[in-house]
Amino acid sequence: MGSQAQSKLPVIDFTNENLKPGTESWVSACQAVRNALEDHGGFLALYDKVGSDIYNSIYSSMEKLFDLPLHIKSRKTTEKPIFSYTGQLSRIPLFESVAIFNPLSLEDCQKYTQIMWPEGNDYFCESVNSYGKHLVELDHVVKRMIFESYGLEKKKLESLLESVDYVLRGYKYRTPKEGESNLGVAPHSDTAFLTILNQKVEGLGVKLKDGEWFEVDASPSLYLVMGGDALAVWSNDRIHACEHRVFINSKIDRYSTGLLSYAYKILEPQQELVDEEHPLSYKPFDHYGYLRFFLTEEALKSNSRIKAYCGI
Ligand SMILES: O=C(O)CCC(=O)C(=O)O
Ligand SMILES: [Fe+2]
Repeated sequence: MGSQAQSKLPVIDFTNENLKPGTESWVSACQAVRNALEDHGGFLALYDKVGSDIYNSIYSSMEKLFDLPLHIKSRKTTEKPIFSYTGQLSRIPLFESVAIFNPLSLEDCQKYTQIMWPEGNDYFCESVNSYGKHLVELDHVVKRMIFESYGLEKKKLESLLESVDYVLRGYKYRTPKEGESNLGVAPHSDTAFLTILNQKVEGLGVKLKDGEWFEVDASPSLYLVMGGDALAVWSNDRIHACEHRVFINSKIDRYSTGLLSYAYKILEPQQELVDEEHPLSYKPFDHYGYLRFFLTEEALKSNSRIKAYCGI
């Protein structure tokens, strides 16, 4: 992985302490974020705030969580749709995923931990809470940059930031058995507003605008930021949801983590992003309604689930 100039998927540097709103480097990063999202639906963020202690502790915590017996890790942890354990799926047998709702809140992390380890597990709880906070910090910067790059009012950004739920997901992929496919997750885009992914072991690929697949490097300071269906609605299709996939090529189990955001208030395409060239493409959007719709027969038989749900 090289600099932005060498990588086909733009790499945007968030490690510079001087990257502050109003500075020249901020304005150019805003433009780079917008261009990358409009071109590819995503970009790579160089982000070094997660120190090695938190990085190692989140992945060792995730390993312990996935090591729990299936009947424990699949316990119900929230009433919200889709934020539960997923795994043992016949079409992608290598894949398992867990979801911790609202990792920013120590109380919610404790609630989750208590369900998995009734005897307590402070190490897990603190790792998830600290890692979640760092990823939310990056998420806020990126969202702010998106709003500024389109010249939208700060009030609108604040209102969005106040109306999203965060979910921290952990993913585990076992290595394939002999004769088994090495597909981890088939090409798809996420239903979230924004997804921020890190991988401990490589395997993640992103579809670029020219249709070529770009393989993402595994690094503690490299985070793939991707737009999901909700960002496509919000941006009135200026930004498309980023297509990505996972293949397991390693000889060891693959672990990755992701922070995903979901709006709990109705989200509408920004009127500033509607013009002759970009006519209004979506009706007001209920994100949780969409998550419930997503696995219905009607959704599955459509070409585009987001268009079937709220397209104009
Ligand atoms: O494991 C990864 O890196 C990505 C997983 C993913 O894209 C998903 O489950 O939606
Ligand atoms: Fe995904």
